[in-house]
Amino acid sequence: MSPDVPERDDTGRVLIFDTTLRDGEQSPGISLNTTEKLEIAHQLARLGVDIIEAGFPIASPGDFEAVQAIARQVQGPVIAGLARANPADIDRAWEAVKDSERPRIHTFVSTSDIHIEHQLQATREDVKGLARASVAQAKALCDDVEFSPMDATRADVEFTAEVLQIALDEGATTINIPDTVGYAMPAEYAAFLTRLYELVPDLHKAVLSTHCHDDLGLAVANSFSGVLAGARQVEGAINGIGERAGNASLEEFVMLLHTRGEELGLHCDVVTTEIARTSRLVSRLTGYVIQPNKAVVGRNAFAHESGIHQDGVLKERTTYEIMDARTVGLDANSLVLGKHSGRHALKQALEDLGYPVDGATLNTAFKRFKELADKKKQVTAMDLEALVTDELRAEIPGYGLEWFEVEASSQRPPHARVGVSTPDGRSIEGSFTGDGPVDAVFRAINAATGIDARLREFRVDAVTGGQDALGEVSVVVELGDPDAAIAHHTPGVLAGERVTGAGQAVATDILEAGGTAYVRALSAAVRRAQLAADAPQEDRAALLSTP
Ligand SMILES: CC(=O)SCCNC(=O)CCNC(=O)[C@H](O)C(C)(C)COP(=O)(O)OP(=O)(O)OC[C@H]1O[C@@H](n2cnc3c(N)ncnc32)[C@H](O)[C@@H]1OP(=O)(O)O
Ligand SMILES: CC(C)C(=O)C(=O)O
Repeated sequence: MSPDVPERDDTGRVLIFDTTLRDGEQSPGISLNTTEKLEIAHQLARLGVDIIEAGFPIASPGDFEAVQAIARQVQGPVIAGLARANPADIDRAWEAVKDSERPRIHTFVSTSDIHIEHQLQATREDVKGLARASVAQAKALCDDVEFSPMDATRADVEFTAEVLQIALDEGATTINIPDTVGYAMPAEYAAFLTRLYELVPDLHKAVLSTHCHDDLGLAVANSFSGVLAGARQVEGAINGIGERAGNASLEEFVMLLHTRGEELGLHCDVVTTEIARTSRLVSRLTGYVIQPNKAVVGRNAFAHESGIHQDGVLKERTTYEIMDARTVGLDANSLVLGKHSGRHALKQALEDLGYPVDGATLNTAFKRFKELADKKKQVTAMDLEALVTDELRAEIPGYGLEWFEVEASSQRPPHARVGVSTPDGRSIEGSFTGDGPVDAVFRAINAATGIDARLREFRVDAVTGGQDALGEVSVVVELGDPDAAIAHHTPGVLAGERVTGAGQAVATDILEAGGTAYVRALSAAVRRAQLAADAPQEDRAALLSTP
């Protein structure tokens, strides 16, 4: 560094520049209207990004209107508008952002020979002139000017340095080094920045920025490498959207800083607990679905399926987690039951459903669970309730079907009477008519128990063939009432909440199998409601809902 250049104070703070609404919107198939862009921009402000690149105002009247609306309405972050190195673009960008409390003009021109020769059909001298004129024009309008030498990583570093010196001389306050086509490798990108610092000491007066594309899956790695080389602004987009393979994923970069930055003296001011909400909003409004295994915000980012991992996480979360799901605004991690799960996770899942199991019972349940998991991709709470063995049910208080009678006739609706054992050991009776004999049995059970359960699913499968075929009935019931009219029948379920339960039973008589499955489902739902009643408010939803 030359002696007359004051070294910038380096607190290790990395500015987060969000380009979801500009480069992100350049993803094929994404077109956001002003209302949608405003909604995202407000959420980005809540997320605490430092700069929002709101659009490319010359691109269309709609883009101009959106950038202007964001500049006028979104407070907190700097609002930037992009402009090519020409007077019309810069004027239009200024017109759009000038009402912001903190406007920025971001102008760019390529320094790679490929671009200069083929796209701009110009010379290196022309590019120097464009850089000089555009930064000077922008600076006359706005204090905060960012300059980007497009396709820098494929450009001659000495020539790029010359152009940057011009931009700095004209007053650029941020110099951004785009890896426009995602070509660089991390060490190479860092070396490029280091070399620019050597060639252009004045760079220390400005903020150096990264803008990396993900064509080779290296966007976040390159951005981080750039920060290690001295960059203090990182550009990226939520969910990594953007031109072609996209930009550096902002949430990944932010969580990289959050998780590993401290040991390097690096941090940013993003409110990490807003990450999940921002990601969902961008996904919903752009229509770009997030892949399940996407780092930080994918459905599986904090889910564990394999037994060894689940066992570890149950004993101590940090055995297999470097981040806490709650830090990014998600619920705590989830243990997904599947064919790779083990006894520890199954035991925990059954306990969560109100079935404490151990020893031989756990082993029996585990055997049935593995058989089921071989057939199903994911075993849900419903499946678990259904596979709880008869032996186990005998040990856990619940309703039981003691007897039933059904009068069926073609002259009048079928009528059923049932005898039901209660969880506290009493015998109760009820009777009712129904649309069919199975429906009559179910309604008679409701009458006996005083619980107004609603049937949500009913399925009959033949287990064996022939005349004495065993029928397997699966039932799902729902309790609770959004109108609160019958909420008092389901202690633990508040107005507006619902709770479901599943049951299964096998018998040669479908009515018997149906009635038994129904009281089992009822018992499961009541048990869940009781668990919810004792649970802290934040855990209620998970206990009541059925995956
Ligand atoms: C790497 C990036 O992400 S850069 C940003 C890319 N984003 C976009 O392009 C989205 C918005 N773009 C648009 O809506 C249109 O391209 C517009 C309105 C900007 C321009 O449209 P048109 O005038 O019809 O030009 P078109 O897009 O076909 O071609 C681009 C022109 O800009 C020129 N150009 C490209 N980059 C620059 C630059 N940084 N500075 C000056 N001129 C440039 C090209 O050489 C070409 O000029 P030419 O018409 O003299 O050959
Ligand atoms: C305009 C610049 C920063 C850009 O988007 C790129 O080079 O990818």
